Amino acid sequence: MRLEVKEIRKSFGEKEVLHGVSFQVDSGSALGLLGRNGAGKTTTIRILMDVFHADSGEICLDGRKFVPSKQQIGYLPEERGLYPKRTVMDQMLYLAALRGMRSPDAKKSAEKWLARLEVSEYASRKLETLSKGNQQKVQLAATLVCDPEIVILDEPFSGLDPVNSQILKDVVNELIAGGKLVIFSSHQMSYVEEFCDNIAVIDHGQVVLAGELKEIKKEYGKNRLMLAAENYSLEQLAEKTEREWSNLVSVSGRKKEFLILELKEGADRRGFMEKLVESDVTVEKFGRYEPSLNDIFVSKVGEEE
Ligand SMILES: Nc1ncnc2c1ncn2[C@@H]1O[C@H](COP(=O)(O)OP(=O)(O)OP(=O)(O)O)[C@@H](O)[C@H]1O
Repeated sequence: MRLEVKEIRKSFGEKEVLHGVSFQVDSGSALGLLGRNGAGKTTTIRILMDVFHADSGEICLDGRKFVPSKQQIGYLPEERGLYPKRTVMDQMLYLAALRGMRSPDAKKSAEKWLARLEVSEYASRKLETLSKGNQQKVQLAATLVCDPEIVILDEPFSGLDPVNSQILKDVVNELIAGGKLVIFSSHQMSYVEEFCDNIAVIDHGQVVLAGELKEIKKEYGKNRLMLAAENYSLEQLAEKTEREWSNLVSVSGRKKEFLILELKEGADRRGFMEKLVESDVTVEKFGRYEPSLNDIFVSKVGEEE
């Protein structure tokens, strides 16, 4: 299946908050929907789920108009929506019934997902008596109980400790490997990097960067190098670089253990390497710098207006 979001526009009152958002996702892959607070991610997801109507644009599934009520969709909203006073199993069964599952299948599926997320022992407890992290895992089990083909997760890792995060990571990877179409919205870039092949970065209601993460990283890393020396501190090395090699490179950033340099137009890695070898610098680290998603995100949408 291919889900395509095309040129979605949405205003609240006078204010247009989505100015033509487009992206696409295929079954068996996850799209990371990224953006700063207020960028428009949740609004986009709500339009996908028919909570709001778009003012214009369209959403298609395999080329036809996408109607969420006709698909099995697992949606984990940002604001969690289970009933605190009801038992865990009760609401799993209730949600499964709402999605049209027959009772024996619903029970089997509820038990499977509670076990997979390691919360079976709370099945007969009221939700409100569980810790925040366990409530979150129940919420995720409820999202998946109907065995959805499309899974939309809005900040699914919030409130989870590292062990539970790992369980959730494994579950998301299993969903992708099982051919599900996953849309994943998060501020936690390391998770996005782990399982999203594609990303769409929304900024002020517009997609400012989209595509295959591998390619985006390659493009961003193309002219960037890392450099560290045994006999110069990073500060000294940065000064030396600016003083002696400013025709070839500029210092574009700094990590804990190395400088990030950017090759200037017309300069190449080999030429810079020759200069380094001729100098008194004892090189400790030198090579192509592969940016993290966090670097890319900050450089793309980090500047304030
Ligand atoms: N129901 C609404 N009425 C009016 N404005 C709204 C409504 N919902 C969202 N907005 C506005 O739309 C813009 C986008 O909000 P949205 O919640 O989609 O951002 P987001 O990217 O999900 O942010 P966050 O990362 O903080 O969750 C914001 O300026 C917000 O104030």
